[in-house]
Amino acid sequence: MEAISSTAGSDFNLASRKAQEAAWRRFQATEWLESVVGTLGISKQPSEKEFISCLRNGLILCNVINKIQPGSVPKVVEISRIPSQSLTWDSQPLPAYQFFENVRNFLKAVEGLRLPVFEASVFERDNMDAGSSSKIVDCILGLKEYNERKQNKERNGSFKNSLRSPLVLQSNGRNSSRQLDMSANSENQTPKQNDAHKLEDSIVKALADCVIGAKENLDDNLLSSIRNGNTESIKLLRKMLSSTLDEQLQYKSPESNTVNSDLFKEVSGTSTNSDCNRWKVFRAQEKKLSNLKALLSSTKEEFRDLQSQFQNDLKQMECRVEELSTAAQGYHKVVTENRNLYNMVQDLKGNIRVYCRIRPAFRTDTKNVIDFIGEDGSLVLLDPLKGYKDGKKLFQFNRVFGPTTTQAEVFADTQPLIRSVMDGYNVCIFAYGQTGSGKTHTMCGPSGASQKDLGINYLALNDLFDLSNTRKGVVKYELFVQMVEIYNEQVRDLLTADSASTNKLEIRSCTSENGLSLPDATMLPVKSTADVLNLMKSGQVNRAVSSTALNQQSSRSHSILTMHVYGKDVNGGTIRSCLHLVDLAGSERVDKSEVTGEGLKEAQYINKSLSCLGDVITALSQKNSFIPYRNSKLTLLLQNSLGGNAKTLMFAHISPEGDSFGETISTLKFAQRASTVELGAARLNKESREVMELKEQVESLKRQLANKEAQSPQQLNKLDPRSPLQRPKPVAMTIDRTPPRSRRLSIENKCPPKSPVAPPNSASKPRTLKTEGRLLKTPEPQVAIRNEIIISSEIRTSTANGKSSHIRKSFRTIGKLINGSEKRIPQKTNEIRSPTAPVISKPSRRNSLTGIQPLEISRRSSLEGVDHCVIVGNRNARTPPPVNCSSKTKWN
Ligand SMILES: Nc1ncnc2c1ncn2[C@@H]1O[C@H](COP(=O)(O)OP(=O)(O)OP(=O)(O)O)[C@@H](O)[C@H]1O
Repeated sequence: MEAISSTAGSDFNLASRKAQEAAWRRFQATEWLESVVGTLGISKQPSEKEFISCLRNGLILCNVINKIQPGSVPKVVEISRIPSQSLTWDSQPLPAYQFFENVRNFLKAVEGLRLPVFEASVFERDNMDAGSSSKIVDCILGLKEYNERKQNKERNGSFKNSLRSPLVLQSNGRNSSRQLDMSANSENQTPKQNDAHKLEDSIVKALADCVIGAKENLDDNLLSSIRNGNTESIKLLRKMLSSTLDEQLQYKSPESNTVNSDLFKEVSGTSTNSDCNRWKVFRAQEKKLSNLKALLSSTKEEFRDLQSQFQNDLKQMECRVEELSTAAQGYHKVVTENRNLYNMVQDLKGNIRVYCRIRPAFRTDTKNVIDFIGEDGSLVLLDPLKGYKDGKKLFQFNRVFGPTTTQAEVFADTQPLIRSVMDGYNVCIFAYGQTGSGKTHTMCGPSGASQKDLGINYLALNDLFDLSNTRKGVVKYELFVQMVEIYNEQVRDLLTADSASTNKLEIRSCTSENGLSLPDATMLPVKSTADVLNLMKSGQVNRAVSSTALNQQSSRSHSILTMHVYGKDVNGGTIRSCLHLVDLAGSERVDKSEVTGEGLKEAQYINKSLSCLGDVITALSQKNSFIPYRNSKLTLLLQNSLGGNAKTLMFAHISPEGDSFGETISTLKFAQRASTVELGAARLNKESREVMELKEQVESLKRQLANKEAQSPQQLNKLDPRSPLQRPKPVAMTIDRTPPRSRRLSIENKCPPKSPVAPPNSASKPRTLKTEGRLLKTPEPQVAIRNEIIISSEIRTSTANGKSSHIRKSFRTIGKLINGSEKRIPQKTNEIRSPTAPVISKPSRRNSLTGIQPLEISRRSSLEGVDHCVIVGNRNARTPPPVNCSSKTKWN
């Protein structure tokens, strides 16, 4: 609003100044006309209307021009003689034809003098509007100038042809204007200055008249005192005028500014050379300014175009970015899905997961061989002896941890795997790599570690405790720890104070009562992280460590920390699993490690066992039928983890230094090979309450049968037609006497028993407890249960003596229980087999996730022609412990 009002104000000022200027020029023209033809009968400062009306008949104009240039209008149309006084502006106009002739003749004459002319139509009343008199005034002032020049010429004999603006002319003509006695200091001034001042004063007075006439808002007293020739008032007005002119300079065009400035200078009489220069500079600047304004407006225009173009571009870009972000989101989604699917496939195939960890470089004198570490598990090494182009080697793992990765970050990636121990999976994590590459750092942490640098061993066990506490209400867990080392091909217990000579453990390749490969190793219960920490510390103290040229604290043995987990849920189900945390001794080149004597022997053992590990990995990756587990204690102990049903993770450790490049490459190749080993889906070692009960019943039945046999051999002899020599010999832990004939006893009594009479040659065939499988609905998708058991003739015999009815009843109950579970759990159709299908004796990893054992007959069970059979589960089956089996440690 303010801007608008200020613009309106300045416009108003401008119009007012223009009006003043026009009035001023009319005044000059009137004054001059009067000086030539005498009084016109109008006021000294006539209004526009008054001025035009006065000149409309053309008579004055013709007389004026005839006076200046006699004979210019030879025939002037005279009007009836009217006293000049009565020739007023508002007198009735003459008929048009009367004055038209005069005006036309006047204009012709003016044209002849090459002076500015005007249109005759301006005298028509209808056309009279603001500013219409300006051209007439110009013409009259032109005549005035012409006259002055003519007079000058006549006086000086020279005549300047140059025409100047009427406004300039008028100022020049001030010397010849009538004299007004208004100067106060005329005595001290030159006649020229006096003239100028007089003129000035007269102008000011005229202006004052003009302002009064125009009823400008000026003090009446001031104006009347000016009219009366008061010098002070004149000065005051002059000041006002000059400031007004200054103001005008800011608004007017350069042309009008020039006029005003000239006028002002001439009026003020202060024009000097410096003023002129300044004025020139000012004009130049003004010109520049106007150019700049034009430039600005064109630039604004361009800018507006660019802006709109930019906005269009921006919109298009927005659309494109949106499209791209949608595509990117889709891409990321697909990548994540792919990764998940890949992991799922890996899990299903049971591939050994391989993480690579690069330790920080400790030496600066060798080149760093790590070229690139990808988020997706890719790793590029650069051979320090080859160029950038040929020396690149790419490896792909499940994950690569760079030198700056912390222990916590490494653990975070391992945690889900470790946690699955508490769900019943066996897990094995082992650290492999060249000596000094950081295996012990990853597994145990640095010696004297602060809490944040603790290794996976500690973090894992700590996490298991946390988990067991969280699940307290649902599952009751018990945790036990074993810690052993393999030193120079001997397994030593690290949690015992026994001397080195007595401290030798035997590995049971066929897992013992509690599924322990090392049943003789000390197994201690742990209830808190502090317990674990103490045990680990004492274990570390007992571990064989010595200093080599490559590592000050080099592990000279493979250490295996095993956490056994036993859980019982509220429904009576059980979980049995174990977590192996293996810190292998580092492979080393003896020339580099500079070991001798005992150290050299240690290094040879280490390298040999690692080479055996390599052989096993190679055989597994090539899916060979024979896997050389027995070639070393290490592979024998890790058999189940490497080729069994555990979830296995390997940390391949490498050093970034260039001088270890050879070892680094061989470690990575080994790790790459390990990652191709498919173990099959890991198996859940979880048993439901029903299965537990079944197992218990089977156990008690077996015991009853055994007792029965022991109590009444005579009875059996009576019933058995064979001679004692023909009778089968007893078999340990199972049924030690086989009756002459076997009978197939269906648990559900669906199948009628076979002929009670045994075939004549039955005595020579294995016929003790014989199981024949038919896969029924499984309690879990991958579980196959044989629900038919052919009970040996001993049972039939027992039935015969009337005491086996209880046993039969029990078997029936077992059948019902199994069927009961069948109803709850969906059936896996592809595992349903014909009832007559033969028993598949090869244990399948997918047979049972719940740990339900398919009962099988070992082909090896019939030895020395003795009829006996051993109930064999699959590899990880929880077979009932032998009656006479003793062990140092027992599950509670
Ligand atoms: N990621 C790491 N960050 C910091 N220091 C590390 C890292 N990895 C290893 N180190 C340091 O490097 C040195 C050698 O590591 P470490 O003893 O764990 O190697 P190693 O592979 O177990 O050797 P060896 O097979 O001879 O026992 C130690 O001083 C260890 O603290």
